[in-house]
Amino acid sequence: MEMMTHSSTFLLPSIPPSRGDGSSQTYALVILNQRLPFFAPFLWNHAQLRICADGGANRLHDEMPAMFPHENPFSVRKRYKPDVIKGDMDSIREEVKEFYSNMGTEIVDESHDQDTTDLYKCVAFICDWIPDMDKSNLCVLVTGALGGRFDHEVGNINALYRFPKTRIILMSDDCLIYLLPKTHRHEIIIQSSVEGPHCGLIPIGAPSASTTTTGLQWDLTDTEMHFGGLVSTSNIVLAEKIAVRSDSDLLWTISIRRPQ
Ligand SMILES: Nc1ncnc2c1ncn2[C@@H]1O[C@H](COP(=O)(O)OP(=O)(O)OP(=O)(O)O)[C@@H](O)[C@H]1O
Ligand SMILES: Cc1ncc(C[n+]2csc(CCO)c2C)c(N)n1
Repeated sequence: MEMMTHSSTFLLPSIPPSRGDGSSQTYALVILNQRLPFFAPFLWNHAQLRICADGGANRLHDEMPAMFPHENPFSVRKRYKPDVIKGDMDSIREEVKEFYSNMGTEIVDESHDQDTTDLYKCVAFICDWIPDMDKSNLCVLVTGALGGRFDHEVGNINALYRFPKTRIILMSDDCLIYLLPKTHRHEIIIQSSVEGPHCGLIPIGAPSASTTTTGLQWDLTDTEMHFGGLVSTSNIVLAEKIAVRSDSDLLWTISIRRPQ
């Protein structure tokens, strides 16, 4: 079984070459309609494509200038101009749409589609945009995906399952989550300056008859997990590398550290 390596180097201001996962990732950033995390500028700098999902554009417009209080708000907005705004356009303010449209942002109105979420629409756009040969290196970073309305959170988690072959990382200010597909063994390299120690392994889509880990305070050894029985929450990372192998897709979650 092939190994998949994961590393949250996108949370760092720049990637230290010796700590990266050895592959060159292509990052795309999706900004959802919740408060921007404090590390949003780092994500922005790592990304090659930046998309706001509908009302996410209001957040970028309103909140990014506050992250650079000594700069002119207009200059900040010009520097952080999204490539695309996509969604059903019922939350973006008219003035914000006009502002970015005048600066050259592509506006994609999909108000006719009321069956898929704005995040789904954005990930579908990214998958179409990226050349096939680069798809294996694609990693979609999503801000504002957790916390807030539970129906939205579940819709956001469902996007991980709708695009099971695409690396998608859902983030809030406090934690990140992603899918560990059962088709691979997983090695998670912990960036301990910016993440941990709290973590979880959650069999959300289906029960797991057997999961084995190393590197956690409460490791699993050929352990069964299901809702109604054991799911691994409030676990702690002990090692710099965590290994996970399971017969089911699992959600990995880890806390994000606030700067001191
Ligand atoms: N409170 C929230 N919690 C989690 N995710 C959110 C929340 N609010 C928005 N989002 C995410 O941001 C995206 C864009 O937000 P926006 O408010 O534009 O969505 P919407 O489709 O208009 O929502 P609504 O269901 O209120 O009509 C949503 O599709 C969702 O993925
Ligand atoms: C069974 C079912 N439940 C809910 C919706 C509503 N819905 C799901 S995604 C979406 C777009 C949100 O931007 C909306 C309105 C639906 N269509 N079908």
